[in-house]
Amino acid sequence: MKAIEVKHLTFSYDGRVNAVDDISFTVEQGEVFGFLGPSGAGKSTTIKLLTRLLVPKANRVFVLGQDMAKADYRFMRRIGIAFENDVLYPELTGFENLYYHAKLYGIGKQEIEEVMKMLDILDARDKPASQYSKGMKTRLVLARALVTKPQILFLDEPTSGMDPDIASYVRKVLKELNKNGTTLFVTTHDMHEAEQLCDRIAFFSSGKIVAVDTPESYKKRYGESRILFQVGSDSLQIDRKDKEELLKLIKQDQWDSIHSQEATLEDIFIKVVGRGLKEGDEL
Ligand SMILES: Nc1ncnc2c1ncn2[C@@H]1O[C@H](COP(=O)(O)OP(=O)(O)OP(=O)(O)O)[C@@H](O)[C@H]1O
Repeated sequence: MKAIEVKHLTFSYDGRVNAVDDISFTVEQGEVFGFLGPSGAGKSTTIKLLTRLLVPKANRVFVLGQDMAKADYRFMRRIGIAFENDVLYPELTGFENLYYHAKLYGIGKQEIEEVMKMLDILDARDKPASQYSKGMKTRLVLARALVTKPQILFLDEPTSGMDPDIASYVRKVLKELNKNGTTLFVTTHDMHEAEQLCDRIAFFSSGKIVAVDTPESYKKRYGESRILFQVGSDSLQIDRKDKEELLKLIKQDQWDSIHSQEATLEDIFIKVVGRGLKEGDEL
């Protein structure tokens, strides 16, 4: 059974422009599958469609074999959803925010505390959510998604707004969960996040999947490595394959240092998709 199966999924908010435009893909159980794309590409809309927060016109989404159009609350326990700008009750403490969700599923205090500990927010257990920093709020939303011990986690920009140390801690937690069998579906506009977390990455732009592959395979297929010669404050980049030019420059012996430069996932995204990952990054 596939973890996720999507067939020709399309969605429009206004009936004119498709925010998600005829996408099809499958995610295997135990996989970390990422959607990498710029702001406005339709990543959040896709997650909402996968988790039935938005309902597509036709039944095109299957999660763990379940037709999502017919999923009831018992099934929803098997999936966890964490959105970037998810709603928390600001007046309630972190613990209470989790408690009201967990209670729906008969989950007790101990399990809530375990998940708060795992995400390093147990010390803030009794603070109102309004007093949490942005990174702590994101972890609280993640804790709420995890409290039912879901088989699949849907994560929209999971480390957005976190400082780098906390982001790397959260990625470690997510990897650990995945090692123990949880399938992850992640959206991000951060190529490092995609590369560090994902087994396969879909390049996503203007509502469409442009390519799907593993990070290694993208690099093998599209990455050109270059050699950088530094001469004082100037630098010169040469294609690694241009052996003749490389040898000539080395022999001229006028360089201060030589570095090899691998193509980044963002370089490859630009090459394949025709635009970058940041706003206004059109080619
Ligand atoms: N509730 C809504 N009503 C109308 N249009 C919307 C709504 N939500 C999103 N859109 C539009 O749908 C498109 C896709 O938006 P979406 O939020 O899915 O993109 P995204 O890739 O998640 O971007 P971001 O990373 O900025 O959240 C955008 O053009 C957006 O303006």
